[in-house]
Amino acid sequence: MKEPRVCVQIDGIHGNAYASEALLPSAGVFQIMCPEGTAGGRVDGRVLILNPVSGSQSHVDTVVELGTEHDFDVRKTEKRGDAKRFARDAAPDAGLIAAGGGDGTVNKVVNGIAAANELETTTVAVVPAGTGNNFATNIGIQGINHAFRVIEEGRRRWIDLGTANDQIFVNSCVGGITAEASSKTESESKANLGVLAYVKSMLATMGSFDSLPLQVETASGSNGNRSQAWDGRAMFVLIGNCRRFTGARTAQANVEDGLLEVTIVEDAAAMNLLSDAALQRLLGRDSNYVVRRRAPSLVIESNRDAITYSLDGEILEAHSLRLETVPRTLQIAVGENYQSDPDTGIF
Ligand SMILES: Nc1ncnc2c1ncn2[C@@H]1O[C@H](COP(=O)(O)OP(=O)(O)OP(=O)(O)O)[C@@H](O)[C@H]1O
Repeated sequence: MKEPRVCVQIDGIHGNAYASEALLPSAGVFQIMCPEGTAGGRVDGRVLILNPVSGSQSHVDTVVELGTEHDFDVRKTEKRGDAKRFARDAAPDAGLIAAGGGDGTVNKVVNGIAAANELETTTVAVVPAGTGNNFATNIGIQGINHAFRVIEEGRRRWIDLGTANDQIFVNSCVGGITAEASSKTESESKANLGVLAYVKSMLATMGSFDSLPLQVETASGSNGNRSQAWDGRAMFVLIGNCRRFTGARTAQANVEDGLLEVTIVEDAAAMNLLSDAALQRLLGRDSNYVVRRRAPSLVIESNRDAITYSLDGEILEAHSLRLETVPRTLQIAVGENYQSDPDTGIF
């Protein structure tokens, strides 16, 4: 719950402010304006930040209607950048902020709350209205109607966040898949193949892929893993916070263990990767081309040009990338089937 707030009038200007001693000496006329019973102002305000252009865009009316019914102040984004700004501005007053959109919208909302320094006091809910909705699936949210049931009745869990240089990611960070491939990937393919859809569209666009000369150093962790270095040419490097990279479209990782799932796909230029089956084998357990690690932090250095990374679908260019987990930092509404450890079935 947010700190108690009071509404004040200072020399005729009305507004909300924390009651602080620093404010009082310069306050001039100081008058409590709160009506009875609302001494906390919008202590537990609900804001829904809705991306109207995510996914098939057919969700807008339903989300606005349900959001309003469930007492959300619904704010539709109008351009890129709005989701983060809206979340940053709303976080000081809102106890619950819902992100209506895909993984990219969740990313922006969480980055906005972090920019306002309000992660500790703001719960996040996800109303899945994107294309892949991979993060929503991983936390047990099955659709728009289900999301609102979870908001009212569901459990809250504190989950880890990932950081890549100074930016937060919630679900995953993928390197080596270019911005061009991201924008050319069709929604249908993305919904069926997940991250492999980007691989496919990139191979189709370029015919081949110039692999990345990389050094990856993973730190030792509380899981007993030692610090390890990898040096070579990679097709992709995939870092999951809430996501594991397998041949399956979605695979939830433990997002409460303070560890990142690192998957390096080694240069496999000789393979014919254009069929879906070949792509799925590429990330399968028996693949010869995959190096897997689990670590609380890692550093990826390019031995050549800057690399294009996708943080939950949002693009970041970096020559050197430091990734870390911030354990149990975000409180999130999860579905009834969500299990923190998908391998042991622990709830
Ligand atoms: N009104 C808007 N106009 C244009 N772009 C927007 C608008 N609102 C948000 N965006 C952009 O949309 C992107 C987020 O899309 P999002 O990831 O939510 O959907 P998606 O790609 O369909 O779903 P998923 O990531 O689950 O596959 C962000 O880059 C954000 O800046």
